Amino acid sequence: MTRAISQLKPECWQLPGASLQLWRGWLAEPEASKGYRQLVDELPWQQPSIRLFGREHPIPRRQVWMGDEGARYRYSGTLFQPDAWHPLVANWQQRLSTALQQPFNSALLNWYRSGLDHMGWHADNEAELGNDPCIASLSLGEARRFDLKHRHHPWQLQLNLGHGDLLVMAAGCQQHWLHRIPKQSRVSGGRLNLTFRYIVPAV
Ligand SMILES: O=C(O)CCC(=O)C(=O)O
Ligand SMILES: [Fe+2]
Repeated sequence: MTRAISQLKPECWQLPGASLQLWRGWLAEPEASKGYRQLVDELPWQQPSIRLFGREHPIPRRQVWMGDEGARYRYSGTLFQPDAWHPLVANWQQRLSTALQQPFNSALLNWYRSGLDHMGWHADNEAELGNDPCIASLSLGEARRFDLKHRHHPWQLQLNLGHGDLLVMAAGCQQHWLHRIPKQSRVSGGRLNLTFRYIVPAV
């Protein structure tokens, strides 16, 4: 069962140029643990490569992208089509869209098999996400550090995202700040993160 968002007080941050909200334990047990197990076992996890400074590098984690059929986007001339919704993820997507009053039509899932899997500094500011996207991020499994830093000032924030926590990266986050999941070599357990997004359909 998800507790109604209105019944839980989020932790809120008003950062310079960005706002963040964090609902600890948004997804309760046993749904959170069952969901983690099921998605790790059932999804067609992939390790695509990304091009950095002219060289191909496999991403240091596993990934699946899913969403509505219309949520495709064009990148370097190729049209990317999301996988169909897994029923569990579709259910969370609907609950999140209703609770946050945001029309999410896709989700990027990242599976960090241990603390060695990670994600470097970036912002989710691709054109297909529109002007100032609101991204809802649900974490399952082992807690991991989530770092934020301002693009132009020496301001940083570190959060710990645990099992069932929901982080909403709202206005300004992608424009003015970067975020990452750093390596934590002492973490041995796995973690799943789902970022719910709205993709402006490609024409
Ligand atoms: O794993 C996380 O908490 C962050 C994921 C993320 O930044 C992304 O999918 O763009
Ligand atoms: Fe991101």
